Amino acid sequence: MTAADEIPGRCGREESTIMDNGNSRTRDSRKGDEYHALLARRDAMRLRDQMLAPSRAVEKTKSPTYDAYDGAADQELIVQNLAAVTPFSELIAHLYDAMFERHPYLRQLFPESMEFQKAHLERAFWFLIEHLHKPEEITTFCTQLGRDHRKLGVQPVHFQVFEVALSEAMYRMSGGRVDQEVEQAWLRMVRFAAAGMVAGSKRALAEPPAWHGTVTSHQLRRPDLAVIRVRTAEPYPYQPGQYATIESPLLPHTWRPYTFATVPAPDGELEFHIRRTGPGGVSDAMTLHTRVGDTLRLGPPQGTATLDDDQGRDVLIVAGGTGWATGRALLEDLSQRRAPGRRAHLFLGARTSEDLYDAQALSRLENRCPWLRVVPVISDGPGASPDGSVAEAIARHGDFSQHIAYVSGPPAMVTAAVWRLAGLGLPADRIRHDPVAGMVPLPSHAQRTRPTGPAVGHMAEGAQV
Ligand SMILES: NC(=O)C1=CN([C@@H]2O[C@H](COP(=O)(O)OP(=O)(O)OC[C@H]3O[C@@H](n4cnc5c(N)ncnc54)[C@H](O)[C@@H]3O)[C@@H](O)[C@H]2O)C=CC1
Repeated sequence: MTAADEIPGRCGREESTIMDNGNSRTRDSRKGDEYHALLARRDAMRLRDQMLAPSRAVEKTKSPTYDAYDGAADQELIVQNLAAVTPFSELIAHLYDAMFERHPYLRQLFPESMEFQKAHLERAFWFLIEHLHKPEEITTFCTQLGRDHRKLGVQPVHFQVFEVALSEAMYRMSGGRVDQEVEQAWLRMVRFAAAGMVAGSKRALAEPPAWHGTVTSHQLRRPDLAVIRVRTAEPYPYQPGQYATIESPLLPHTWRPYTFATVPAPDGELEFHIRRTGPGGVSDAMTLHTRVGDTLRLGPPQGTATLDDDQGRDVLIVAGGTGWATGRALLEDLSQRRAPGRRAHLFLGARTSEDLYDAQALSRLENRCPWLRVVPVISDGPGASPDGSVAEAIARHGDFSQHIAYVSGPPAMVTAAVWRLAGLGLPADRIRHDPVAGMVPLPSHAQRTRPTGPAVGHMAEGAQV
């Protein structure tokens, strides 16, 4: 339920004609008929499920509304009865099995490998359960998710398919031992999330579900790292610090997040920095198998780690590897909106000096911005920094306790830097960072990550191969 890819159906017409670089994946009309038949049967389906499995009947109530939903009560029920439905990996495997058994044609609408989807759904379940007593947070997250899911053609009927499959999965996993009350609590939770997604989808009707883009420039700056520029057919508004999910035609239905590496440009071009994380994934397709003229699709902009509420403070940017994309966009933005006297520090981590792949843009920024101090931190090989790691370098180079910090890069570097900054006196609500799955939150747990919600984002790149 979290990242775009794991909601039950992606049956949008636009996705039914994706071309696969020479491998036409046009779907036959029979599959389209099946889809429309599914839409037409949406109400009948629920009735049928109740008739076929009366003991596990899906409660026929309206989706809970924000005010009416007693999430805390459902949270208690769910938490007290986790044993029968955990590990979630098993529950989720049953869920997709049940879904594809009932609706085999849905399988082809998902990426070949389901691992990524399953991992995201697991994180989403935990996120929902952990935040059920704060429904407003779930609503915020799901509203954005619903906006994003428009690119997949998700329709309300798909949430019902998902619900039925969840119900079936709980039954299979527990051997029918899940208490009816507990099952209903789960379904209410999922329905509440779905209501937020439907609202988010409706709210976004004025924008396209996805933007079509053409690659205008593709530079391999390292053997495994490309800087790619894309022009969208329709204007693509975003804020520096945000990111977009991208789908390559080489891997239909597989979307991965990449940060915009510049401020919005007058010519409307977008720039992304992508390092190949392994064979066969989106990063592989984008770095080694994408050429100028190729088309891509982009989801709507996401993320809240922008300069919008930076409180006018001095800025500390900590970036590692292609996390530099985030740092660069934020610094460019700062240079455009900077108030006199305001200063910025950049700690830029790279494994080797050759891995400082965007040196020209960096020196342009340095020349233009006398208020910017740059500390490159090379970790390996000749020229390695005496500071050792990025986190150590921060500790040695001054007092940043009054700054606002933005941290972006490999999960381990982000974790080390965030904890080091907290140790140096920077309060959690002034440390913005990429979400890191499994990272122990700072004490106040008030830091803003992007996106709001479970840890989905660039960290996931490593799992895409
Ligand atoms: N492409 C994009 O738009 C964005 C990517 N990211 C994330 O940034 C990361 C960049 O990865 P690469 O370029 O391959 O970085 P990399 O492996 O080249 O490392 C960059 C820096 O991080 C440090 N580092 C790496 N592993 C570390 C560890 N275990 N502990 C402490 N420090 C460590 C390195 O010493 C170096 O200073 C990826 O995880 C990606 O998901 C984040 C934001 C935007």
